[in-house]
Amino acid sequence: MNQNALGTAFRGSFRLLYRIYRYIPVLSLIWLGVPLLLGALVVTGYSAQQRLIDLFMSSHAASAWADRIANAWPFLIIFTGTAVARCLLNALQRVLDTALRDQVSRYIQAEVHDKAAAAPLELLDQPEYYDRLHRAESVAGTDVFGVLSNLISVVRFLFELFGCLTVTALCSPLLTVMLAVVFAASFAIRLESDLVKRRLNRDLTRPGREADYLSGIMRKPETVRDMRISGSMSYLIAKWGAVMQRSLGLRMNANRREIRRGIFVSSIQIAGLCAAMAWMVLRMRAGGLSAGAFVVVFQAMRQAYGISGRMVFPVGKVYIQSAKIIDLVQFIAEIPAAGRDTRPIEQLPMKKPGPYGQIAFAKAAYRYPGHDRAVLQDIDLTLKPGETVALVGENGAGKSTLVKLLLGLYAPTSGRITWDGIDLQDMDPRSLRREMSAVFQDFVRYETTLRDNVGFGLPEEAASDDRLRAALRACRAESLERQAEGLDRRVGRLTEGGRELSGGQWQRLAISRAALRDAQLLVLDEPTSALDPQYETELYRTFRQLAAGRTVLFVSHRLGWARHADRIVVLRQGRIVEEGAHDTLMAANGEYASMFRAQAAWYQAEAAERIQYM
Ligand SMILES: Nc1ncnc2c1ncn2[C@@H]1O[C@H](COP(=O)(O)OP(=O)(O)OP(=O)(O)O)[C@@H](O)[C@H]1O
Repeated sequence: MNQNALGTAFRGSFRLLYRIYRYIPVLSLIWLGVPLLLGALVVTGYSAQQRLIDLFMSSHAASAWADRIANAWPFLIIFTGTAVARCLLNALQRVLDTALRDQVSRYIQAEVHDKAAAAPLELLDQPEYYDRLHRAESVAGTDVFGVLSNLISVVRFLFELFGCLTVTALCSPLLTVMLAVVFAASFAIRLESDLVKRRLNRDLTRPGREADYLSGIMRKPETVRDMRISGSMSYLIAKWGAVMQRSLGLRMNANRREIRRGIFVSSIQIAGLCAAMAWMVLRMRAGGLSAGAFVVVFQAMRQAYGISGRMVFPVGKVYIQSAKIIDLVQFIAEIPAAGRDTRPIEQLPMKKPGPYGQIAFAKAAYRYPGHDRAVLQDIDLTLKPGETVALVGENGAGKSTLVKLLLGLYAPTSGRITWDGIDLQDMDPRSLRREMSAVFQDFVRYETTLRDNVGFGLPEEAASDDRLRAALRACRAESLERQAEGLDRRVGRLTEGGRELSGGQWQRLAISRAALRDAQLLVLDEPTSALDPQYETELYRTFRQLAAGRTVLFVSHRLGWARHADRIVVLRQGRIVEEGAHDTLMAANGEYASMFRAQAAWYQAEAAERIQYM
């Protein structure tokens, strides 16, 4: 067994417990306190029992019975009280488990979402980060409470064991050492056996599936017919039999191994008990041990042996789930450092975007983390207030990356981007966000209501229905609203009664969302990819309205859109290679002109083809 992994798993689980303590301190303290009390009650119960036995077994005259009963009352009360308290605490533990199960899961999931929201966008773009997020979310959503319950069981068993060891120590330290050694050996052997069996079960999942598959197809009429013709049914049965035989053989081996180990564990435990009894009898004969002590030590030893068996399950579970716990704990612990601004409050960026709204890239460059090559280099670009700029270029030229820099989602690796002369990095991100509005090619479809789909564009304010409707109208999406449900109409198939929308309809909603914000800067990254040509023309008009009085940067492969922009910027391999109005660039006969002609020729050829077939 890998002890490092077990240690890491327990450390991870305790870190998780500490987080839970911070969320719900009182409940979690009670949850942790119950096992401790149960452990303490072991000592109290055995002590009272010992006193009672000694009281009634003492060799005083029979006339003293009345005195004995009078003296026994306090111990009887303690003994009974302990038993009742144990029952109540066990019940309380079950109630707390139920009460905490959902809360813990909710808190941990919220923390994972919180961390994911705070993570820099560069991280979210990396597949391995996304895998980590996915794993952390799945543990947080399903396994986390199971892991913690197992951990609590381990803690509880340890306290109980400690109680048993204390009882034996009160009688003889030598017996305690012997009990501890026998316990450790029994536990280690049983745990190893359990882990071997769990691993075998996991390894046998695949042969099990294969056997199920083979037996399944053997029952199908078409297989029977096919096999009769080819005469190969016996071959299929033999193949299924071989798979089953192999799994069975491995299971039998594991069972035999477990039984052998079980016999060995029982032998050392019985030997331990016999040695302890022999030693205690000798001491009783010498008058150094009372009958009560004999009985309770014997019982405490048997209880400790029982714990060595019962503790295997939760420890094995924590060990098996260790990788998941470590994933979750590391995700929660590491992401804030990367994603959150840990600077002291006085050093946090507080500046607000200026009202003029001139945005300038000065020698800005960007390289994705973990990559050698910069995808944007030497970008010098100024967006004047109210100007509409089209960003065009071949696939992979860096257009979307430039958009993300402009929106402050990525920070340039060198150079600066300023808003009215102030670096975007020095600005309060929330104030900056208020001045920016964007529609991306991979826009989000909120499968809830129309109200959410538009209203999420301005989450800071609860926009009025009139304003939401105006945004829908601006994007010609008002027909999506139905009289009966109005803006609360459900969209998407996830919600009951929801209607699935077409790609273009979802896109209109995404654009309405952007239209809701009264932002100085509007960024559109391929906003028309899912729209039909007729709606695209309509949208173009809408877009002109939306653009009025704002600075607009749009990315589009459709150069028909770009030609109407105040300025066109052509990117190639991360650099600006041309810049100017449509006519200027056409006259220059450079990259833009050749792209434009190629597209125009394509449309003309298509139109000619249509006419020919009409
Ligand atoms: N998350 C990422 N990690 C690493 N490299 C990336 C990442 N995203 C994009 N790139 C690379 O950066 C370069 C520019 O990509 P970008 O998406 O900005 O180009 P684009 O001009 O918008 O392309 P398209 O027209 O196809 O949308 C490409 O070479 C791309 O492979």
